Amino acid sequence: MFRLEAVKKSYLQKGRTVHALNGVDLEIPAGQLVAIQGPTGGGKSTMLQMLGALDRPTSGTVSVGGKAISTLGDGALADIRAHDIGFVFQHYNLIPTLSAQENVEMGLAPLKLPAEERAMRAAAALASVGLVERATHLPGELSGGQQQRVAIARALAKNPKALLADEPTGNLDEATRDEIMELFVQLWREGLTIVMVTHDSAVAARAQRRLRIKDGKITEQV
Ligand SMILES: Nc1ncnc2c1ncn2[C@@H]1O[C@H](COP(=O)(O)OP(=O)(O)OP(=O)(O)O)[C@@H](O)[C@H]1O
Repeated sequence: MFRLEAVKKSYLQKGRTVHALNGVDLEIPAGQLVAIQGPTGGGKSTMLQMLGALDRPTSGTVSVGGKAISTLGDGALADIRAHDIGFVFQHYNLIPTLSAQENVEMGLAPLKLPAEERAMRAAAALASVGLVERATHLPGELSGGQQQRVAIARALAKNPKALLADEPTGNLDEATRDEIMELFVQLWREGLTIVMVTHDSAVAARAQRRLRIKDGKITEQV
């Protein structure tokens, strides 16, 4: 699903070059549930940007679903993000004035589906995260855990090949965190590839595989 070879990503910060990723080799086959941990500034977000075809490496190769992203134009990268990758964020990133159903449908907008199919797929995605009865609710009328479920439904509605999650439980209490993690484990058992960045060791402990990124270098945690 993901292959990184000798990947470097550098940024210029006040005239100084920062190596956010500094020679990363990594393979994540389809069907894995991977947690990425590491200190602040270590390169975790940069890594998710590479996996999510949000940015290109400075050098080295990143392949997403067999496509080398350095060789693709912006339109092709947008296509990969629209079709193949679901994104989940710490702060849910829902639109407050839209219902749960409408928020999930928004995630399908780039696919340009007929309205009826969009509505059906959004309803099915909400059902798959246990929120059938909340479809007409606004985000402000839902708990944090329910809002994160809506965000997960939005990511799932397009039937992505992989889900990328940046601190998906960072805003939740422990009980809700465990529920959301249980949902990720269930989705993984159904065959979805999931890569999540987390500061929470209890969350990482549930993953199939744990990676650590520090100073732009990756190590496997046993
Ligand atoms: N767009 C950017 N421009 C300049 N420097 C950047 C940019 N994005 C990241 N960096 C730098 O790259 C390094 C890695 O950042 P990154 O956000 O990937 O770390 P992180 O592990 O996700 O940190 P955190 O846990 O705080 O989110 C840091 O030194 C950061 O300041």
